[in-house]
Amino acid sequence: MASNILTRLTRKDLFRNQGYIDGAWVDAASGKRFDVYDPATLDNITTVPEMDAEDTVKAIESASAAFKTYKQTTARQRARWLRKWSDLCLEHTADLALVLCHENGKTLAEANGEVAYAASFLEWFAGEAERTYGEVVPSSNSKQRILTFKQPLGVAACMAPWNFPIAMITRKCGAALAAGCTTVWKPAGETPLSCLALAVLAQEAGFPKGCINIVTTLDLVAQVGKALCSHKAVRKLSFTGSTRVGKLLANQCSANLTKLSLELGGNSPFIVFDDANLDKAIEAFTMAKFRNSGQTCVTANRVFVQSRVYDQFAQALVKKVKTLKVGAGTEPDVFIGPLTHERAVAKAMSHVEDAKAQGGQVILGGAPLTGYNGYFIQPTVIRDMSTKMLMTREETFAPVVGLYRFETVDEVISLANDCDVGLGSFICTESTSRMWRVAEALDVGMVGVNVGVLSACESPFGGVKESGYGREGGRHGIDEYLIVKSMLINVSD
Ligand SMILES: NC(=O)c1ccc[n+]([C@@H]2O[C@H](COP(=O)([O-])OP(=O)(O)OC[C@H]3O[C@@H](n4cnc5c(N)ncnc54)[C@H](O)[C@@H]3O)[C@@H](O)[C@H]2O)c1
Ligand SMILES: O=CCCC(=O)O
Repeated sequence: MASNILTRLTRKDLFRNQGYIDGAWVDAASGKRFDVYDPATLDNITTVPEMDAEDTVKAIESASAAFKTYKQTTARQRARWLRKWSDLCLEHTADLALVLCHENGKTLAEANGEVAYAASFLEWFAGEAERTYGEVVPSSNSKQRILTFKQPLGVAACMAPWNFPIAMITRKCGAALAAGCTTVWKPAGETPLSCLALAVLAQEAGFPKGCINIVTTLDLVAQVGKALCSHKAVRKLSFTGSTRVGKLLANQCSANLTKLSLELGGNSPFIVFDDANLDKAIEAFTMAKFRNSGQTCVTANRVFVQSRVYDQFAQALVKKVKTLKVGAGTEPDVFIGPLTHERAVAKAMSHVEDAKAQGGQVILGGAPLTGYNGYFIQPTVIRDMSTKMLMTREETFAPVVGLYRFETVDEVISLANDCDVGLGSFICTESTSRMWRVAEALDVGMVGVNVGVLSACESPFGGVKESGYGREGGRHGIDEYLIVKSMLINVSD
């Protein structure tokens, strides 16, 4: 399979199957390796090193040594490296997208989009690098002056999920490197290859040795995670993934009080009011639900439709979903690819079975997709959902839609907020006052209004409650990697 991808890459050197430590491509000290699969075919793409705590410490030590000089570089220089890296990513979009498509399963169109999205964070933080201003603070003591300035925290660990393997890395390390931090990346075991390709381009952009290190692991992820959390040189850890793992990492980081950003699970409400433009709502919903086969942290999970338009929305949705082609991401016109791993299929099917058992009516799909080796399920629409069902509490993370009916604005606000997590949310309405009222009342970090995608490098991304804390992207993203130092100056003579 590797040769299949290799023959199609313009830049063959972007295909790497070793870790990257201290500017060198390396194997695990133990010599162990693990398989990377294509979720559409279950073909083995290649093997990569199964790194452990010992390898992780080497990566941290490299980043720590590099920090001594990298923190002295000017913001202008760091911005130039980031801009060049962004340009290189865009120049090699086709190659990066092909690797992404095969390891994650997303369609080529979406993979192209992810490369542009990933590059946008590098460009954005190139700009932000030069805007980490301090301030002069009016002092209450006439004999003193006070000012603040910002400095990089130190080594930053960037732990990315498998659903957006490179965009989540650049959202973290773009900010870290712009701030003057050096980094250790831990890609998800399912999707290490696009991250490794990204590092080739970072090297080419000119980042000094040790600024970027990559530890690949699958079965030893707990060991690697613990090493990153417990090493005193790591002063910042940023993780995107499940709430379960986020809580574990927060516990592990408490020993050194390592600063954390956690972008964890969501359970986004998608609310369709009866004054909404239904055509626009269906278009927005199609993106909010089916982008990346339903595997985004902000995917629409609980779909609340106001009673008067409930049946009309359900019918229009089924009609629309029937037009969405399912298949391998490399096939033309495919809109929905496979799920990225086997446990995702099991979880989605358990949600469907639970809804059926409790009175939900499956009006489209409802089963795994036959005729494929990979992890495919039929796009599914279920109506007459009730709040007792599993899908109400848990993120399904698959192309499965559950439609809930509501009557009033107060009722839907209370339903939407009855949830342990609060990341994304979507509302469809033509009323400006309703938009403000609901947006302000929702317990979430992000609200989309008549749109299906919340992602933009310039917009802060993050959640509340058990969706985690910290903001990525936007003008706040770089602050997560900086300390504010204050200086009080005696001016008495
Ligand atoms: N916020 C997101 O973007 C996002 C991404 C992936 C998964 N999820 C959520 O998580 C659910 C389950 O997905 P999963 O089965 O991959 O989740 P998981 O909890 O097994 O793993 C999530 C991530 O954490 C890493 N990880 C696992 N154990 C770790 C440890 N001990 N230390 C450090 N890192 C560790 C894994 O490599 C993976 O990248 C999904 O259905 C979805 O709800 C959310
Ligand atoms: O799934 C997590 C991130 C999704 C996004 O940034 O659009």
